[in-house]
Amino acid sequence: MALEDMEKRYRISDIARELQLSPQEVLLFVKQEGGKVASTSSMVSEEMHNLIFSHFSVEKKMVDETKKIRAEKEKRLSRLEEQSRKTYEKEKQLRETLSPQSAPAVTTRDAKKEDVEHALPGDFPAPSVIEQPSPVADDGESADAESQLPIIGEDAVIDPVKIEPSINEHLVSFDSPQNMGGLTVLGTLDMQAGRNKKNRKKNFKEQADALKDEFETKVTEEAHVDEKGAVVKKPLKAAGDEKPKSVLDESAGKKKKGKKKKKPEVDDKVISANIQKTISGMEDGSGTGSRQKFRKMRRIDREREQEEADALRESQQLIVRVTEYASPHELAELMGVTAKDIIQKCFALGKFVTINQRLDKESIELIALEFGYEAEFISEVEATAVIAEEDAEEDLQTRPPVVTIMGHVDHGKTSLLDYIRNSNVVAGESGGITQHIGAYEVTVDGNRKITFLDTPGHEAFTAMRARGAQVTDIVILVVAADDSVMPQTIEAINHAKAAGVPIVVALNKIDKVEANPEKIKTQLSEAGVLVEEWGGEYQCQEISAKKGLGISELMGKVLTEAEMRELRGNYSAEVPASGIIVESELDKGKGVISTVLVQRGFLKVGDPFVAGNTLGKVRAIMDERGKRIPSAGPSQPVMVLGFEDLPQSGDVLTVMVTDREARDLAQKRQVIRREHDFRRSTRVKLDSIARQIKEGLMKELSVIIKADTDGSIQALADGLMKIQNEEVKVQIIHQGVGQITETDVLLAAASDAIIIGFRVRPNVNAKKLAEKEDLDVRFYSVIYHVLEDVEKALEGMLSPELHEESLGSLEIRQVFKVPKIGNVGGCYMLEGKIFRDSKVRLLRDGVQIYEGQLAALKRFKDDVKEVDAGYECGLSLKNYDDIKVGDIVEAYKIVEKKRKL
Ligand SMILES: Nc1nc2c(ncn2[C@@H]2O[C@H](COP(=O)(O)OP(=O)(O)OP(=O)(O)O)[C@@H](O)[C@H]2O)c(=O)[nH]1
Repeated sequence: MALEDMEKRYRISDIARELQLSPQEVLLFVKQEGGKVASTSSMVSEEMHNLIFSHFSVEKKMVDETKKIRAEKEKRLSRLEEQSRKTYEKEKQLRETLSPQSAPAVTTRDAKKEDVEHALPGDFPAPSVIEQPSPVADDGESADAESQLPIIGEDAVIDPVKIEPSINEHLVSFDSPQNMGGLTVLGTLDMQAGRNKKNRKKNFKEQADALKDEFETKVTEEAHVDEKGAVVKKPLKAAGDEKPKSVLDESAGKKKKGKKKKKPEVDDKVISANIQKTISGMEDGSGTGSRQKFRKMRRIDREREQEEADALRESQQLIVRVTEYASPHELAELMGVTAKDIIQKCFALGKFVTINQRLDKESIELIALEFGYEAEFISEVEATAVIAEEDAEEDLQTRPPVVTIMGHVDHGKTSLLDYIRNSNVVAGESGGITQHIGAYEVTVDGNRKITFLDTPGHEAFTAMRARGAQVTDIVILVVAADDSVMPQTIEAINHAKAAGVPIVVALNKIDKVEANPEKIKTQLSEAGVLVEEWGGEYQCQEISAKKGLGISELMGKVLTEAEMRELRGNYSAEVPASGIIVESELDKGKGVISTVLVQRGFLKVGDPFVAGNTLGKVRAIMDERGKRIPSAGPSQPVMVLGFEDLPQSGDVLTVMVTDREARDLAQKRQVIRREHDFRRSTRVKLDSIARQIKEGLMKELSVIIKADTDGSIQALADGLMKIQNEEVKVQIIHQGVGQITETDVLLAAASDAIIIGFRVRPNVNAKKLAEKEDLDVRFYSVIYHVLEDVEKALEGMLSPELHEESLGSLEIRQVFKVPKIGNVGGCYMLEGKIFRDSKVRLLRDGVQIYEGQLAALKRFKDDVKEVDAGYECGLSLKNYDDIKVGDIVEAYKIVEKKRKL
């Protein structure tokens, strides 16, 4: 038979590997499908192969997904590496250009070794020789060079006091004083000790002498300039001209008396003084005297440092970016280990998992830690993020700043926004903005633009940030000058600072007689916001949002801040546009309308896009005045029509090349989302909190108490507050009288709390919601039992949970008095079923008034074993007679629920 005629066969174990499943699982499936196979090494036909793949299609999808995430991660890492390399090179270039006269003073360790080893004692090279070592990158020994600590002029953090003692211990070379000032590399410290101390001292002495010689030479040169008028090289002007000079003169003065080289003496004071002067010179801002420039430099420095630190952390691969509920095999792929390793670790941690079982968030964190990684959870959107090409330098242009207004309640945020929106001063045209739009652009000084996010308060700002969208460039902090710095003012400061967004302070209500701006400035300085007039870095403007005073000046300050930030956007018409969803709403006629803040490129009518989990095609773009426009560029807020579904604030809108691509990506995100929703069960449960406490995942048990009376609440709250141990305390986040409502359930869901119902029950909607949210709602009728359960739970001693399973409920619609028997209820079965031996509780307005068993259950005159929903029946309760029309009887049974791990 020809080879190609033979049917293609597949080994079960190979298929299992491809699907990242256990071979046994696949074998079982094949057997179920009637395949005649003996073991996992058996072969199956193509048809069976396809059957397996279609049966395990979800697993296949996940495998593909993980591979893709991994590929993207690798891409990202290499980009980061490239980025940090570029930053390093840029910094080096900057250093070189900023100190043109300076000798390339960073020496490689080898170069230095040579200096030390080959230079004869007492024959230390003259200053020109010191200037010889070549720059780091040029000698191709950057790795070696990195192990040194170059003292870089721009790193103004070097503490001369700290440097001085180290001078005695480490090999030091100094540049000539001509290099002082500006961003200059002064020398290197060889941290690799191990050299003979004497030698080092000697070498150091020699270098110090040479340095002193240079001082003298320089001073002599200067003297020559004075006397002969000859043109000689002067030291750079920066570096606090005056002071270093006097030091130099002083040292020169002393030195002139003796011969330089013969009896070299180390004057450590001179050296440290020079280092100090140099550094203070650097801090003086390269002599330009412009505080703004200096602030900008400092900010840029800080940003760069942060970026580098982030890049380094990432490039060291200490962070594993993973979606919640990843399976062992996905996690294994991301960390470059085998799924077996992960499963073994899980066993060691007391968790029994299979290769495709979804792990919970806490387990992922623990396992990652075991492998030396920090788990960073990403959403399905991030996992499938569209990685944009880097912006080409020529496409970048200055863009308008995006501003958010924050401040305490009633301090005038809305008034300021309203004034800006309506005023001709800034809007530049009459009429102002009447349309409601989550963001709008205003024109200041005729041609300069500012985009305002119309979401006053830090909640919206933080909510967006929580979704990874950092859109705000500048925060205007409104503080009422007739009031004080308030808790929300502090919160706003903290939120802005946490996001690294600069603040411009607006002291509002200055028109009021009680206004006391100075008091506010003092309070602000105590809160870490020192205004410019007081020598701080925060710009401040007194305004009256009501009367329109100082608003133009405030806008001017915002623009200055923006200038300092050098905000740029990609204005290329070629790049696929992207933006952030600021807010969305569903309009009956138009469908979904979203306010989009374009961030990159131009969003055009007709563009297909994805936005979070949804997609669409731009049908129309409108500006803040409701005027249709064909396209919108960076920092431009527009209303966009054409979404298939409602996107969320903070979602990124990305233009795709084709509709098909957009649909594929959105579908992919939806699949992951569904998977997550399906697996989501991270709710705090009383019977599993001991484990969470042990793992350090819980520090506080949040509780909501609903009870029948105030007295019970008080008793419960007092008792619960006393139950706490060193690791965890009980926090009652809400308490109230009456039945458990949907609001209680929502609060519990939002704050990961458990609900304790004391002689009360949830209403129907609350019950459904609690089930949907998988919340732990517990019902008690004895206070002691509540306290006992919580106490035991905290200690991890909670016995197997006796779980209550609701069977059904009925309503009492009539009450009959039957002689000798008592009151009998004529009832209607609302839902579920009731059984003769069911446990029951009687509820009046949601509050439990009886708990026990049925005395009788009848249909017409006959005793019955059960009654279904929709039927009428009669019942009486054991040892309880006080039933009323409208009461609800709930039937339930107690089942033992296995405790979770
Ligand atoms: N006299 C005076 N009153 C002002 C000024 N700015 C705002 N107000 C008044 O202060 C009150 C609160 O102003 P809002 O703009 O609503 O304050 P807000 O910070 O937006 O308040 P919330 O939206 O509740 O957080 C209103 O009665 C305004 O009229 C001002 O410059 N001068």
